[in-house]
Amino acid sequence: MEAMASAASIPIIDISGSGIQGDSTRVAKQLVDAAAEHGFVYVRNTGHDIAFAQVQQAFDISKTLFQSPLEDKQRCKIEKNNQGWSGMHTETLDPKTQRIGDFKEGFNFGAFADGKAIQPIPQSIEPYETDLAIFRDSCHNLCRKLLLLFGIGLGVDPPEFFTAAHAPDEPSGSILRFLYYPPPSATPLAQEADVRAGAHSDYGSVTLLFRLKGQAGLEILTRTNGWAAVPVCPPGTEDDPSPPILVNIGDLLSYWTNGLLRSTVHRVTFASSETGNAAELVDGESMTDPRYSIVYFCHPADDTPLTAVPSERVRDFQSRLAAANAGNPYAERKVLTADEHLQMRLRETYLQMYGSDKQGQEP
Ligand SMILES: O=C(O)CCC(=O)C(=O)O
Ligand SMILES: [Fe+2]
Repeated sequence: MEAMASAASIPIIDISGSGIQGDSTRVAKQLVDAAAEHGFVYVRNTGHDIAFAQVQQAFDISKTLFQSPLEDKQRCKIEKNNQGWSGMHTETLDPKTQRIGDFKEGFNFGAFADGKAIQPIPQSIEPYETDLAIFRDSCHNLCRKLLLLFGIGLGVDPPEFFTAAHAPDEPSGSILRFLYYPPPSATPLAQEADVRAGAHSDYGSVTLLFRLKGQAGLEILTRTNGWAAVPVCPPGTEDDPSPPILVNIGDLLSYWTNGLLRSTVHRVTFASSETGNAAELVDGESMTDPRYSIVYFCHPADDTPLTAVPSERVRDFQSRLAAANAGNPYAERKVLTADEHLQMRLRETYLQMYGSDKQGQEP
């Protein structure tokens, strides 16, 4: 095991020109290679798929939301449909290791109908409902573009196999999530081993992550079992108008491809620890501020069966499955549909909400 891992060397790709034939084959190959090797890839934010102003506005809405009066947030408390507000320590992403739930607040937005939320939302953000609906759609469209590139890069027949399973109007587990991690100064009871978000892999097919310049904390588990920091602005993107969008593979794309695409474990920490195997802090980033992030978890339609995708490359890979996913049981276990998989994962992370329904067990 490495002592202090350096920053992760995740590839950076530009998909803005990939509508053009020929170019899309090249970009698709880069994307598949990055997803197979790292499970993570930076997609340069050129403003082409999601306008800079949209991302900026989403962060502004997020700040307004988390600053809302507590009663207003509590009125929107997260339900078993995975929508709504989760307060500090409500979610425990790594229940086997954590002594206390994640040091974060979250707000999950499910589907909107005609630009209106169909779940309770705090009053403070009601004026932005339509903007949120548009932002969520833009995220879903970008995911579908990536899913098409995965289909092309893997030689899936037809290449639209994944895209077709993510039709925007079908009921699905897709969630737009705002996250707020309070500054360490506001959580004096945190202990050295505590984390802002426990180690986990994502539950859906593909995830988009938006972060703000200077706000450290995300780490990925490397192939050698060390933690590597994931810089917000990797070398070469420092002068871009907006940090790249970080894309990662979730468990479902890993199932679908027999583990060829990696669903990599990641976490959010408070501080690099001298004693543990935490990653080193990236230059220009800090842990002392509050941290905001925005995540889009893209899921296929609820009734989608999770069977191996028709691709020769995936079939060839099958024999290497066990080695590739060692340490991630979720990427190996077969379940029937996308929704069944999601329900299993939610049960494990929202201990209180589901605690009382554990069959035959005391809460
Ligand atoms: O806040 C972040 O940077 C990552 C959050 C995350 O991994 C998640 O919510 O699944
Ligand atoms: Fe995650």
